[in-house]
Amino acid sequence: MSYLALKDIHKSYYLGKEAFPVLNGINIDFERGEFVSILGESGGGKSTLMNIIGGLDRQFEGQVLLQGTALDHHQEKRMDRYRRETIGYIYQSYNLINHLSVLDNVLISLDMTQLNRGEREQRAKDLLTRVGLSDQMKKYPNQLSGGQKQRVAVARALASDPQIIIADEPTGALDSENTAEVLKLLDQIAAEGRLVICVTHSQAVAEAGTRIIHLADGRVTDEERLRPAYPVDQDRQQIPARRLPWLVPLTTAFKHLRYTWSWNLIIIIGTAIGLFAVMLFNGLGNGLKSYINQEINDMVNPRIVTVARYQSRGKASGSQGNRKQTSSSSTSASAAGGNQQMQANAQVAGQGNAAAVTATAAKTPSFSVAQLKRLRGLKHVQSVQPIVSASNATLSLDSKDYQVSSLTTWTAANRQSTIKAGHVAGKNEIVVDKDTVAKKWSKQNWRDVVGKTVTVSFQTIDANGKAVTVKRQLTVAGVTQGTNGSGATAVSYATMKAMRAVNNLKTEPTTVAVKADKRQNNGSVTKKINRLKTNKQRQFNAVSIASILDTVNTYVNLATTILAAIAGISLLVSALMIIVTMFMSVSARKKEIGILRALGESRSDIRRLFTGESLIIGIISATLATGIAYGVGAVLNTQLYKIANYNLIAIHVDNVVMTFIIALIIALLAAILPAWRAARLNPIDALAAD
Ligand SMILES: Nc1ncnc2c1ncn2[C@@H]1O[C@H](COP(=O)(O)OP(=O)(O)OP(=O)(O)O)[C@@H](O)[C@H]1O
Repeated sequence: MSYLALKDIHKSYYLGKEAFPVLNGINIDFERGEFVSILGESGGGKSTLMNIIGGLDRQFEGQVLLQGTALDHHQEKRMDRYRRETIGYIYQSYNLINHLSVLDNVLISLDMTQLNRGEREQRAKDLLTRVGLSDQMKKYPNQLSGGQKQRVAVARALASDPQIIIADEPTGALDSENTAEVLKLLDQIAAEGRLVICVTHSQAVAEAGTRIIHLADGRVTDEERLRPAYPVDQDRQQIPARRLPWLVPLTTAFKHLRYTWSWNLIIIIGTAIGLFAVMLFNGLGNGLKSYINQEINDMVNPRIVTVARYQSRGKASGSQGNRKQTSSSSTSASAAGGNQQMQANAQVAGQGNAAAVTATAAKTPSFSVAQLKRLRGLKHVQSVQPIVSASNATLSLDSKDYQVSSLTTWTAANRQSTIKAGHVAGKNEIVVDKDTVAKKWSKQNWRDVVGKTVTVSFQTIDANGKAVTVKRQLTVAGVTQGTNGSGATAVSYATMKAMRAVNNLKTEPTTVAVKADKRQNNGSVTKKINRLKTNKQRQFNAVSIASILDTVNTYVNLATTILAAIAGISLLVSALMIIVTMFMSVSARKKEIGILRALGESRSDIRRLFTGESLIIGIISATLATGIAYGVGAVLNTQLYKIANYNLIAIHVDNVVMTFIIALIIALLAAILPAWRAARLNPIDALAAD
């Protein structure tokens, strides 16, 4: 049983339906240790026969038997393995991969062996040294002479330790000196116990072999044995082969990108611009959201739910909110305004600030002790603080009067952060607004107002509807200022109660600040309060700034998403650019695809090569986009900070992650068609490409 046997091989090429027979029943037996020259005229079908032996051509009749077993050329994966394990190719036109160094050209074949990384590199270097190229390993193929190129091809063919070397006109492009050297190498390879099949139309070259087979008209016409075959060491262990690890095509793809970086850079920049725009808009959305949230949260505590008594429509004009009293009107404790929580809530809730007349205000229903207790008893309620306010209070300080639109009681709704000097008002103390009081008192030394004694007075009406002036001396405990400018002028609830008690005025709150235990429970507390009923009558009207904030956030999110989506359209262009690049890459690299298939790479390896290249473009683009976005964001922030006092571009890690995901999806989608086309290429056609 011969090592390799060709049995009755027939092959025709077809032009339309017309058949052009090339091989007409070839029968040859080959043994290892032989250097067989197949001699024939140009066009005689020698390359066709080599492609059949090499497992690249499946359209033929007859059988190829390896150690007595017929190869099934239709089992693609088996044939890939056969080429990987058994065949080494040497071509007339060298067929080296131009974007890989000499060393990498040899390593590409070694990657399909089970040697470890160090062993693979060592073997590649040993083989290159053996063919006399120890000092050329870092060069690229186009930096070599023809003879040197062919010696690289010989080293590559030997790399995976194949038993059969197919040399198709290996000396066709070489001068006599290089021809002699290559033939010597082939003879040495046969002497190692391998089978060398060398195709040539030169009698001189053919005579270098141990046997010559003459081919004419698609038939074997003659056979000459020149020398005996070399002895074969049957115990010699072949280097075991393996499928190409998935990382290798990625590395090769990266090397190709690096080799053609100037062209790919344009694609990368184009893609990065689209990704950058999406990222920047998302960052702007984040910045705007947190800016709005901060602004509102600075003004009001988001855990506070402001509650007034519920009045059906048509009754008193709003059971809550800041009622601006006319200056002449006396005020009542029921005018629940003045503090910022109430202002903000009333404004956002669209309740308006009805200029209520005293009489109306006086009728505003107040909270009973039982009602306050009911609110306190609700789940997730941490505290319930009544609010009492008076409109148009006068503060006399150092014989000068200062008008404040509202004197209110300090609750958890008021932000500690609004106190710019001093502290929260305790017993018989007051905090005053910076702009309307402290700064008017002293523009420069407004902080010194803390500790001063101030006479506070305001008008209200008693239970009989009689006007009463409430007046008391208090000590200034602190100065307040909100983010929107005005701060609260406020006393503690106990102080307010004591002030009113002097005039025998009852203190009944018309508004209360309910504090939820957690920010996220704010919504449910608000709902619960609004659902409370007595005798089927709704009791309270609760408004939460948190739920309003949530709505604002939803709108900002929506706007940002739309902007990002518009920017995202440019990504379609990027995707098209990558598709075009990949198709061009496939066209330009047809020969490489053929070489890799001949070396034993499978269709999926080829697919991975091009998908990998596209993914690398995506990753580099996303990295570049991230860099640009952070850079441009930083520059824009320095400008925007001057306007809003806030960094309005806030690119978060999840935006970066999302950008990378988008880039990878685009790259993957863009790679599908070109990679599929590359994988479907017929290896013989691919090898024949220019
Ligand atoms: N894909 C193809 N389609 C049609 N005809 C083909 C194709 N490939 C080769 N042929 C023809 O088949 C014949 C044999 O070609 P082949 O390349 O096998 O010859 P060869 O002996 O290797 O020639 P050379 O020594 O010039 O390389 C030629 O006439 C060629 O024109």
